[in-house]
Amino acid sequence: MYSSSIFNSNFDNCFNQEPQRAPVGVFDSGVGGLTVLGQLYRHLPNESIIYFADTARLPYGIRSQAEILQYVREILNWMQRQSVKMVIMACNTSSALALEIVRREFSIPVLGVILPGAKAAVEQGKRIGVIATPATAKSNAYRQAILEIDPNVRVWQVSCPEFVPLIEQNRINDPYTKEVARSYLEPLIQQEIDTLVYGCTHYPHLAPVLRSLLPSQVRLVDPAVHVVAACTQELDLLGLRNTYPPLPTRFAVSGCPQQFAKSSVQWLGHTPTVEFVDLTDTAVSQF
Ligand SMILES: N[C@H](CCC(=O)O)C(=O)O
Repeated sequence: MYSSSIFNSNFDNCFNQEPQRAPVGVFDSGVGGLTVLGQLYRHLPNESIIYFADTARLPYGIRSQAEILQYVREILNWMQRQSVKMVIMACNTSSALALEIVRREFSIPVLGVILPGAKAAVEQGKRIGVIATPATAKSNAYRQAILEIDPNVRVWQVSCPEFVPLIEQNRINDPYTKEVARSYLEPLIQQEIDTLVYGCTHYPHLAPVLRSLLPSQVRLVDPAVHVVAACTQELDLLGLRNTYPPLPTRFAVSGCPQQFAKSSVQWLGHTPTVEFVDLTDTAVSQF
């Protein structure tokens, strides 16, 4: 527990009179961040939320650091224009490759998923497996964060390039997805891991498949749960927790709004209204 925030809340926006009413911004490349959104609905039901999915440039996990950094800067600039009070990077790839850099560039508090996930993993186990996108695995961000907290644990990371496209295509129950999952988990099961971290926010959508392949004693760590706990703590420390009824969640994408509405309905339980946003422009249109 921190007793004071790592952020300062002195940024200007149109909610200056009542800054707690400003929305929380959440972003991902696609439907992965909906796992974080679900936790926000559960634990911070009064917060208004703007969810942005960079679907035009998905998947992030095969991109370079320079590309991710450019995308994240564009998203944060847009979020700032929407007057958000805090941003959750509901994306491990962005958190691994861009978080530290953009935190120095933007005055809005920005939270990433890796540190909360690493802390939770170390509390749970000693033999920790991490499944992640190629870019997150290559960055070693989880390994470093975990070993910094406890140098005595063992960490194995597996890059899972096929998962995000399969999830975005809604092929969760496809037998092919289970075979791919089996091949990714096999080396971790051989190492007798006791804990598995979802190192990509898309992967909790595969929970039933992964659970069916893992030995029952392996604990699953979902960083979405823990980043929302960190968000709650930061909002409280900054005096920014909303106590008024929230506005309906705004969904925005850089790709096709209809496509996102269709693929997110199963996770949201309703068909959302989705805006198209051109990040290189300030124009916003709604369908
Ligand atoms: N869900 C994101 C991005 C995945 C992707 O677009 O490759 C992550 O946690 O890394």
